[in-house]
Amino acid sequence: MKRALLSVSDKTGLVELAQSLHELDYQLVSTGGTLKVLAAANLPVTPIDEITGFPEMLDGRVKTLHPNVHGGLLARRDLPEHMATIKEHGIEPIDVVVVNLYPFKETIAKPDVTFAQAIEQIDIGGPSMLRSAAKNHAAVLPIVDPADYPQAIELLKNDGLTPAVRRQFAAKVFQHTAAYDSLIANYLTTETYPENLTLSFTKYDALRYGENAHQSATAYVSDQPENYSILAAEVLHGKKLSYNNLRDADAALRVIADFNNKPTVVTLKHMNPAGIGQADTLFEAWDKAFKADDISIFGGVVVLNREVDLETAQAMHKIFLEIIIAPSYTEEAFTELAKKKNLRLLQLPINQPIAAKQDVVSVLGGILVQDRDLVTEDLADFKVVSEAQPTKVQLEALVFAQKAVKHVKSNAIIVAANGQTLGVGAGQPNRIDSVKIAIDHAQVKPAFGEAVLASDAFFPMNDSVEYAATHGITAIVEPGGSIKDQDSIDKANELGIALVFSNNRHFKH
Ligand SMILES: NC(=O)c1ncn([C@@H]2O[C@H](COP(=O)(O)O)[C@@H](O)[C@H]2O)c1NC=O
Repeated sequence: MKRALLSVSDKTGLVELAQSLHELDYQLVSTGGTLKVLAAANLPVTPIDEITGFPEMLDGRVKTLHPNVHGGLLARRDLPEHMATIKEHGIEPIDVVVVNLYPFKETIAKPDVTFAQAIEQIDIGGPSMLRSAAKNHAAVLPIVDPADYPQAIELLKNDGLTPAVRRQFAAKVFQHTAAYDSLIANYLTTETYPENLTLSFTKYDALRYGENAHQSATAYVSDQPENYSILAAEVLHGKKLSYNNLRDADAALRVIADFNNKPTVVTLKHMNPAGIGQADTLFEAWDKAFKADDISIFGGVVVLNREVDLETAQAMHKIFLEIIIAPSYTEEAFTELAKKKNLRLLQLPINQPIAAKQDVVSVLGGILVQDRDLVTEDLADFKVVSEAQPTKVQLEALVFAQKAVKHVKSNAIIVAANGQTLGVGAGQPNRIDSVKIAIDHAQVKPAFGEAVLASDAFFPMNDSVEYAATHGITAIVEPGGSIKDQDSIDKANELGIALVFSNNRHFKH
């Protein structure tokens, strides 16, 4: 008689599966909790103790770890010596293994979990059986996911288990146990950069395509998920997010996280903020962000850190946007925005800190891992290095510009005034070009008279200070640290503008 061993933590679909196996003439063998469920459904089931000749022991730490189980799983059916050996020892082959594991991921996600509780949720017997069955997948079918039960039964019924199909089931087992072990390793380790970096992710969504239509792509969510993440946002309305949408929306979330002290709106295109507005009301903040660059925002992402009201929704409705992200929407605001079929409306609590974890980027043949840039400067970090002292208003604008410039691709320059970005110079290989672009865009804005400028990194020469001072900028903040800092300070003094050092560089590539 063929035998199926069932030992599952997640009992979803278990009875239906076992019923089908029973109808297909499999002898059912089970461990304690699984057996109880099957017996309650009046299915004939053999306790694992009868196979091993041992009781389940050590609080369930040892139940199935026995040669009578693993011999039955690992014996090669095509090798007469293997079959003779198991026969000699009274071991019966096992043909199907249905196992899912102790819920380690769910356990460590609980805020009050103790270390001891987590350790007890490390499954040993389950992965061992799965691995044995998957190694011997030529003869044994391992089933690890309740979602696969119907397909497995169909295949068993219709003789559909070709070598390729069996291999797929085996691959799934090793993906599953590898991810499971990776979580355990990450839970236990205190190292940020261990010798072997094992990260595990679960498919979030198959994307229509990648950055371009000829590139395929899929999004994965970390098995140690973060609350403040675009992948945690609720999609209330609109079509699926694309690869570029996800990246832009992620960038937008990172920007607004630095502006939570007041109602703020960030508009974003191609990973750079197009406009940032801060004010006493959300509508005013939107108005500032929109007017910061009312051209680039078309087809962009908007993130707001307060509930969206009708007035703001009506203003946003007038233009073509791809995505809006907000902590909530009033009913009227949602109705207004949802009139557009394709516009994505996402909901996510915005006033949350970014987790102090590492970001990963890929290079050909590897990845680079680094701490996130969670440093934001405030007035206390600033050192005035020029003779001219910035006014209180200028200092506030410098802090705002400094926070914004951190999120712009290097070489990055922001021109800003009164809680509004006026010009963004992004991603130029030459810093002075970014200065020129930012000022050029800013000059046409009404608030330009009070404009200040921030740079993500030091000025290697005094040309940027000279250009800024002679084109209407009233104060500058930059990290300092160049061997030619004094040239920039001298130029600021010569031209009578305030220069402040922030001491932190914010390259963003
Ligand atoms: N210790 C063992 O020999 C062992 N064998 C199977 N398990 C796990 O026990 C669970 C099922 O237990 P139960 O049938 O008692 O509800 C499954 O998640 C299975 O992976 C084991 N538990 C932990 O390692």
